[in-house]
Amino acid sequence: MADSYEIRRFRAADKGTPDYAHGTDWIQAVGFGFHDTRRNDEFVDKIMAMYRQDDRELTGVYQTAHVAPHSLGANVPVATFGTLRKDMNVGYGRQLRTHMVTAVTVRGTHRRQGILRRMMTEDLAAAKADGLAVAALTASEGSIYGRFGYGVATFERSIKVDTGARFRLRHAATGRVEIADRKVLLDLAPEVFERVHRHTPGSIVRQDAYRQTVSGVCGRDGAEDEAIKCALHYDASGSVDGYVSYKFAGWDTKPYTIELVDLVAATNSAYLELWQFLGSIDLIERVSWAEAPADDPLAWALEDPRCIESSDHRDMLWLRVLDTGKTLAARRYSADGALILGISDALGLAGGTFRVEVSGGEANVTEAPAGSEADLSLDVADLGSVYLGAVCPVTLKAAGLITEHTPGAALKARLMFAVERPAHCLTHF
Ligand SMILES: CC(=O)SCCNC(=O)CCNC(=O)[C@H](O)C(C)(C)COP(=O)(O)OP(=O)(O)OC[C@H]1O[C@@H](n2cnc3c(N)ncnc32)[C@H](O)[C@@H]1OP(=O)(O)O
Repeated sequence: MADSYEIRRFRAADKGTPDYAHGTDWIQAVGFGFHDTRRNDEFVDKIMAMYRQDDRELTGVYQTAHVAPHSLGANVPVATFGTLRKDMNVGYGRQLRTHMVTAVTVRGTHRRQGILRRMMTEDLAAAKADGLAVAALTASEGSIYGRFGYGVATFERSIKVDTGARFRLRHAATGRVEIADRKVLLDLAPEVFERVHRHTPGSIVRQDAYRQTVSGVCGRDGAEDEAIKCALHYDASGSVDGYVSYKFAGWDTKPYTIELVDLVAATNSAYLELWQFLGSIDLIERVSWAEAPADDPLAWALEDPRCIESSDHRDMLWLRVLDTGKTLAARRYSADGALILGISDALGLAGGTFRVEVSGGEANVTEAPAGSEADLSLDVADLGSVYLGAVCPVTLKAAGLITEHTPGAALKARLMFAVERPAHCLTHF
């Protein structure tokens, strides 16, 4: 990256403080980078308040030398990079503090000069120095982040569900569903999500924006989103244990469709009963969901699984291991045994040879003595991929990414890294 740029880091700040103006310019630059309409002041205030809730760190890259006359001023960053830290469920309810990377943009007129590379490498090193074991992101394109050691760890897909006559679920309801005012989700959504988070490997605690969006309090343009509707699921004792936030796609969309904004259910019954409700809405023939789990009990509970038309099966959460020993030790494992993993890392953060010895599901992780032969050799990106049990080491071996030195070691790793239920991340950031 040329000397004509300077990197500045600051926190989302209160209105009236000097960093507030920096933050405002930064937010507008992010919007520009993602081709959004320019945000009005009121919306920027809301975004900043949410950023403060998350205690985000904002990184901006600024021009220090010549700024072309009439172009955006030196106060507007040419590149942005945001981070926040929340817990990730790494299986069996274990939590690992995770460095979440978001809002990565480089202005088109300054691209391909190494600005992203510098922001990313400095940020990952700083997160490691702070004691964080793992970083995560959700990617706009699949080809950007592997070079920095990120690997795909969970997946999602888009579904369209035919809720016409053939929609029938093999499930006897144990609770009930009621319509509610969308705004109740401002408080209820985080409570229900917390329960889901505790039992879902791959789940990351949500940023403040989620409750605002799913309740329609802050829509995509910053205004109240009056189109949002909400239904709650109550368990047999009358407690709310699930919700769905959704919109009607309008009378011009045929078949008549409901689009899910968010569906969060803390029990298996709540999940299926929310689907029973969605399948029962009069005049509606289709429910579409752009963020459905890849491994979905709905498909198995339906009498006719072909009610689901699935498309765009895609990467969701990407993990970047920063400290291999800490990351491996944070997990509980599904099978006992010992494995020696040889990890390579082009950025020099997490490489080495590690011995994982699991007994009763608990791991003892040590650096292997010099000269030890690894059972498996893999890149740090592939370690990120297999970590939550959603990517099979045997498949990565077949793809030529993992090298197996001890016959059967990839299958052994698959059994050891398996988690108690399908890994799924419900948090986009
Ligand atoms: C976590 C998130 O926020 S995801 C959102 C990512 N942001 C976007 O998609 C917004 C639009 N795109 C952009 O703003 C920019 O093009 C960025 C951020 C993707 C890349 O920024 P740049 O400063 O141009 O990247 P930089 O010059 O540092 O390139 C670093 C490396 O990535 C590669 N690269 C950069 N962008 C891409 C891309 N879109 N696809 C494939 N490779 C890419 C470069 O070739 C380079 O490779 P090398 O170091 O091996 O030679």
